[in-house]
Amino acid sequence: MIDVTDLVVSYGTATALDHVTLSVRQGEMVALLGPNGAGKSTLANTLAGILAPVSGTVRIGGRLALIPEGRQLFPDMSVADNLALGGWRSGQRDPSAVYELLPRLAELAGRRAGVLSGGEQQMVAFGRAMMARPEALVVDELSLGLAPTVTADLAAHLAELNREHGLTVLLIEQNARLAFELCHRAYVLESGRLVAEGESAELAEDPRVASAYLGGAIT
Ligand SMILES: Nc1ncnc2c1ncn2[C@@H]1O[C@H](COP(=O)(O)OP(=O)(O)OP(=O)(O)O)[C@@H](O)[C@H]1O
Repeated sequence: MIDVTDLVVSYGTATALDHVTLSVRQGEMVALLGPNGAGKSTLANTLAGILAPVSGTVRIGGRLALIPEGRQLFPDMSVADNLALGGWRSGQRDPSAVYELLPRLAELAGRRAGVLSGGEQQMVAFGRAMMARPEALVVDELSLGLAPTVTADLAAHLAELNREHGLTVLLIEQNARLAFELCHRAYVLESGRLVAEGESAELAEDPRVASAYLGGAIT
């Protein structure tokens, strides 16, 4: 569903992604880990077509939606209007499927997005992405700034969409524990290069990954 080959993306003369190759098969949920500045958002934005590659190829096999880092809602618009923007390209105007998935959004529909809590805003960003009826979803830092219980709730929704509806997910995370719990497979990006990839269970036992992302070995 997502196929990235030898991808190079730069900001002016600064290379943010340096020959990155990765793939996510249809129905898979795969994690991308990496520290600040590794190039994770650059990859997300390139997959979403916001940034153009210098070289390499990006192939997307279906409709792709992005939950961008920091949510990127329109704070002065209502929740309902933010959701409607998500359906703009697909022509989807009816939010009822999204309200069914995330019932709290129906209660918040008339509220201004800017006054919501971080968790509620992330839920709106989630719902807005789902308005595009995506076959693939790129989630740029689901857990950023959220309480663990809120993150767990959103993660459960994501896992359900993957399991029940076959939604393909690329989960970009700094929280490796969450990523390994949710995803069968993961990639590790550092300074624009992939430095590790494999099954989550194996990566969690890799001493370099464990010390950099898990604060020591998983027991
Ligand atoms: N608009 C921009 N102009 C110039 N350089 C940029 C721009 N956006 C990102 N960069 C640089 O590109 C590199 C990768 O940034 P990116 O935001 O993709 O990293 P990230 O892994 O998402 O980091 P974080 O976890 O902190 O969000 C960094 O060195 C960053 O400073």
